[in-house]
Amino acid sequence: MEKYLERLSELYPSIAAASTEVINLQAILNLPKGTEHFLTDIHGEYEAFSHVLKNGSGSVKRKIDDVFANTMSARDKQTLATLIYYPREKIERIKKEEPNMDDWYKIMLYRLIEISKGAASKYTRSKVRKALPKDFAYVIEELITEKQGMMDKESYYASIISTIIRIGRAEEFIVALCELIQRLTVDHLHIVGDIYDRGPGPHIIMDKLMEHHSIDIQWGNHDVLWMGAAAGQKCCIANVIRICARYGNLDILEDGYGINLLPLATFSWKKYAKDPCECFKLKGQGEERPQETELNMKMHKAISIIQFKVEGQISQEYPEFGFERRNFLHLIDYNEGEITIDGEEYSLLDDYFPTIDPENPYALSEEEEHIMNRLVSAFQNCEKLQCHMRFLLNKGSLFKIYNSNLLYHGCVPLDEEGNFKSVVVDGKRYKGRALYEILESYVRKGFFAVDQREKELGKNLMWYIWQGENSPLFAKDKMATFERYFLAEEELHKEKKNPYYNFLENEAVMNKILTEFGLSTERSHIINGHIPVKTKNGENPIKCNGKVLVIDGGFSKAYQKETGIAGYTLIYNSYGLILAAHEPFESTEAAIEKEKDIHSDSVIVKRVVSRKTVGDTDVGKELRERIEDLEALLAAYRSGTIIEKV
Ligand SMILES: O=P(O)(O)OC[C@H]1O[C@](O)(COP(=O)(O)O)[C@@H](O)[C@@H]1O
Ligand SMILES: [Mn+2]
Repeated sequence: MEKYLERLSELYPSIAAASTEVINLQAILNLPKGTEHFLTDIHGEYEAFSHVLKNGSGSVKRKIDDVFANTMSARDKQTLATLIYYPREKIERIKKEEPNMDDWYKIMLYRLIEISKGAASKYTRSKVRKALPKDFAYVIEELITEKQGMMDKESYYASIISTIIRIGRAEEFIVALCELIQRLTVDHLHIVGDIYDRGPGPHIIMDKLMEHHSIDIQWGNHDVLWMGAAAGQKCCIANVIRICARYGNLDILEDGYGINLLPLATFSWKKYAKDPCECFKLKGQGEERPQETELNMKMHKAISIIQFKVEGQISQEYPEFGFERRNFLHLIDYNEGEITIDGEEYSLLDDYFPTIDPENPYALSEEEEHIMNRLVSAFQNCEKLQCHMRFLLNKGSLFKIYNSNLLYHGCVPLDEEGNFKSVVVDGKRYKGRALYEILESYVRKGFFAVDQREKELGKNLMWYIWQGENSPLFAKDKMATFERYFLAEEELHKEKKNPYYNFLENEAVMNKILTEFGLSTERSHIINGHIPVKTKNGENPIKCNGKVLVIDGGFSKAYQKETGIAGYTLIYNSYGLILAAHEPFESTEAAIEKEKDIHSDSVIVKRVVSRKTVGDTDVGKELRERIEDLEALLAAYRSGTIIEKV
């Protein structure tokens, strides 16, 4: 301890310095807790994502209401909100209609300063200072801090504002204030999984997330799929490409990441030349560009067949994954176009397999092998993809405990009785928290292990996490990809959810999970995504009296007709937990031009009795420890065990 205090005394070399720090930290403990924002299942929908991020799921609007209450019309509040979300775009449009821009600038600057004051009041000066844009830091600080006892405050502010307008900096200043407000309304962002797949812009979302000031990510099954692909795991690569092809999003790979798909394109164009590939239609797209769509469908089929082959091969290497029962190619009667599953015969919807050798159905043809090898090296050597994956590894994990809440994407695997289900990983059984921890350690090993066996297992476990029966992220008994492409029988398409989902209303089971993760059964919540909440069928995301929140973001357009809404997001501010249900997002264009915000109904899940402070959070706990250390240092100075350094 004395050694530690000696070290500390280098930072706080005197009684005065240590005391000041204690007082400062104590003050921070009493500030209101910062706002946390939870988003899940974004699935590549970058426009809707970016809008929800800008409006903080209604937090910006709440700020405007708090500050202006009844003194401003609803219309003006909406314009102000739109300006805060899209400052540059909004100003450009206003300029076309507004005859007196200087006047407009003045009004907006006053309004924005008021909102900034409100937003900054929750934070310490030093934190606000760190968030200020470099160019305007000094002036903004002057304008948003109350000057006690100053004479003629109004004319002081007025002169600053008119100078800003006179020297032509109003626009930039407005943009800076709007960004500051956005930055201050949400203190911390949680992404509860599934950034990737289905939508057109996961790479754009990743770029945005990398700029965020404070973020954590709980990996979703789709994110781990991409991580496995980036690590060079073949089944993951084939799945990633298949899903991009299925949604008409191959340009994510080609333009977004610069991965060359030409070998796959020419191969499929040639191999499936006359095949209409009817079973490989694209999801959720019109046929605007027939030729491109035709090529896309052929690539979709070609990569699907490659996927079933490589999955068949690797499933045999790892029988403990339980994937062998998911292999179908050896069950096909290639002459009759039929397949026998569990003693039943079914006819295939598509029986044209020019690349499959019935004697050896899981072997890749020479060309397929060549394509796959090139893809492996393209994924592994793509700098941008590796950089995005590195970010996922650094900011992400399989689960997270934050301010006493438990966050994960899918489930904690349970058996039919509600007990933790154990899973064999590398010869040993794991369940509950230990299962999460071992799987996460192997994801990291898949990237960083030096031991080749461990590294290989790590990569292959990412494929397991994607679709394994007891994967906490997948949480279903099987992924019926083959059946859904090739068989008409709906009952074969069914994927059964893990029993976890039957226990969401069972307090004893949910408490058991919280206890397993070392959390209080009274104060904590479980927050998970992954399963779309079918609001239109009367389903409710609030489970177990508010202890569990299933907030699949529902950003994915393809799923909105099933759920009836565009999903949920969650806000946890100093007053409690607020769940926002969003209607579909039209477009960024409409958001700016028609000032159309996503309409969101907010439900208060939990209102705290007294406003929560930083002292009630994880950061508060750290600060109290710091205070204790500093007080020990003060005692040491006073008793002479440590001598002041000044
Ligand atoms: O909607 P699609 O593209 O057919 O994908 C369906 C597949 O996606 C999954 O639902 C997994 O994705 P989610 O994690 O988004 O649920 C599989 O269970 C299913 O087979
Ligand atoms: Mn998911």
